[in-house]
Amino acid sequence: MVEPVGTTLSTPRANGTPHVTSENVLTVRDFSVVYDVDPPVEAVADMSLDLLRGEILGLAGESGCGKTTLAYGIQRLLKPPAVITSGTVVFHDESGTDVDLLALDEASLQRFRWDKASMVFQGAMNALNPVLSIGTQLGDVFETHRPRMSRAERVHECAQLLDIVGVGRDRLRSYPHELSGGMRQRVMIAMALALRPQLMVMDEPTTALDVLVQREILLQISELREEFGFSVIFITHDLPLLLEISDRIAVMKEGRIVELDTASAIYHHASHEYTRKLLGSFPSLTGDRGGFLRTGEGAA
Ligand SMILES: Nc1ncnc2c1ncn2[C@@H]1O[C@H](COP(=O)(O)OP(=O)(O)OP(=O)(O)O)[C@@H](O)[C@H]1O
Repeated sequence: MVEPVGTTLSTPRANGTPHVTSENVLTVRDFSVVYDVDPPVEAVADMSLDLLRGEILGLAGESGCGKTTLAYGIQRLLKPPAVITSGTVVFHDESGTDVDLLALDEASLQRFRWDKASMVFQGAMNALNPVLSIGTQLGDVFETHRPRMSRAERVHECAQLLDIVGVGRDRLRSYPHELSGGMRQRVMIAMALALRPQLMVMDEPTTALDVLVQREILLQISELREEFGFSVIFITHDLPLLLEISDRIAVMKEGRIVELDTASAIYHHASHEYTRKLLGSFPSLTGDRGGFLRTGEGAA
């Protein structure tokens, strides 16, 4: 199932959308990651970041600036030669407990992931097991993390999830090869959504898909966020798309955040030269081809 494509979010998001709170869900301070190769690469350098509960924070910046390293790093998903060399990452659970993510042991981390924070990455749709049905794979998340759930409850939850992401419950018994790429990516979003996490990290979640399917999925993420109130860190090279979907945007350059502001402020009066250069590299944002400007808020 697909949503109507006409209802695109064609302007940068306004400041202070109602579902965004002033409370942090994640606080990152002086966070650094080095790839211990020769010579060492300082991929993330003394980064500090506040992620608000309910917001979509876009991470922008050219290839190699450290976006993925940051996103994986804060969830402790990095592997050697990556080394976290400094900083703190604190998750503020809605129960009121603060969790120091850098101090969690492996078992606690396993429980934390999917449950409190989940991840959708670019090739996620190819991570589905080809010999298991969609329903079985979705059900596995509940079996692992909610072992006391009955089978009937699991099936009910999985069916509901497939409805929510627009795949439809009639696909429960389908196998991955029977679904399009867009549908498979929606299944991964359903999986990430399954345990109602408070944070979803999305690293180029729609890049491999065609433009229309991308837009439909992005609209849906935006709507789901409004419905469920989770926060999103959204990574993509596509700055026009980030301007549409994000509440705030952090612009990264060489492992540091050079500018962080509302999407609207970034679009209308970016203060850092690098941000302006980045905006300038998208003809749709600046020039005569400006479908974006014509349907949007007009030139700054
Ligand atoms: N395994 C690795 N070993 C050494 N250096 C690495 C490794 N992985 C990433 N890097 C380096 O770390 C820096 C940040 O890379 P990262 O992938 O985080 O950037 P990015 O902004 O996500 O880029 P892209 O948008 O292309 O994915 C780059 O200089 C990259 O070359």
